[in-house]
Amino acid sequence: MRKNIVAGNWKMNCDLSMTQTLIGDLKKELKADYNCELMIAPSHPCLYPAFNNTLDTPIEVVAQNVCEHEKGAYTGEVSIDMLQSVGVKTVIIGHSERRDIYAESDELLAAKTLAAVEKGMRVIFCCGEHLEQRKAGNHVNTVTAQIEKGLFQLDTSQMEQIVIAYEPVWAIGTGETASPEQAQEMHAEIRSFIQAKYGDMTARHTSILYGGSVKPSNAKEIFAKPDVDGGLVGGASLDAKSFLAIADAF
Ligand SMILES: O=C(CO)COP(=O)(O)O
Repeated sequence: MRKNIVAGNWKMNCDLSMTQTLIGDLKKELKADYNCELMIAPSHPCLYPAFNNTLDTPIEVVAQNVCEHEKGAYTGEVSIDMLQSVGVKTVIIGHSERRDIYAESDELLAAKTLAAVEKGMRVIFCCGEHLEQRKAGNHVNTVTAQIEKGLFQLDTSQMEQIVIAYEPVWAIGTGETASPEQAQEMHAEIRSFIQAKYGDMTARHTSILYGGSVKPSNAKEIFAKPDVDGGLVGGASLDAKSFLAIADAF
């Protein structure tokens, strides 16, 4: 069956010393067992030290972004091979901050996803609607279109490398969380959309995470919904105790 995952997206918040301190705090607080996979996504310069510092833990270090090209004259970019060379096996693609602030298009995200999957990476593919789209009743169409454009080039076996993160943009960093019912509604829509394209087995095996102001106080209720398989956590992942309290919600 599909995996439960709690992933911390640290965004652009931690330099090397903060990265090592936060990992140290996580190690102090870690229990022997969690009913979910644990991931953290530090910034690119900190991936390798973070990877080394978590080797003795169940925490997986994942990247926040990657280039769609293999190598060459792409100043400032980081390739899939480079991520893999420092131990990274999973990458977040299509976060709304990449879509909105850096104008990453559906086509670009599809290219990144395909390139990463072809190199054997696991991808946490993000999708989510803006408030106006929800108010206009277009939230489901918006999200399924993002999934269709970003993922539906993949074949069934490649889909095994995909985790989906539904992050309504209006709930990111705002303190406003989608209600457990709103999250469940969208996750069920996403799963049935995948089912229509790839069949029952793939739909049942795809983990769908919720992101947007997940906190220790709301995680249990959200994760209790049948189609919510974990969380992609921003702000609350920057504190070891609150991140692990969220993981404990499973
Ligand atoms: O964007 C997010 C995770 O990728 C969510 O961020 P917050 O948890 O800070 O709302």
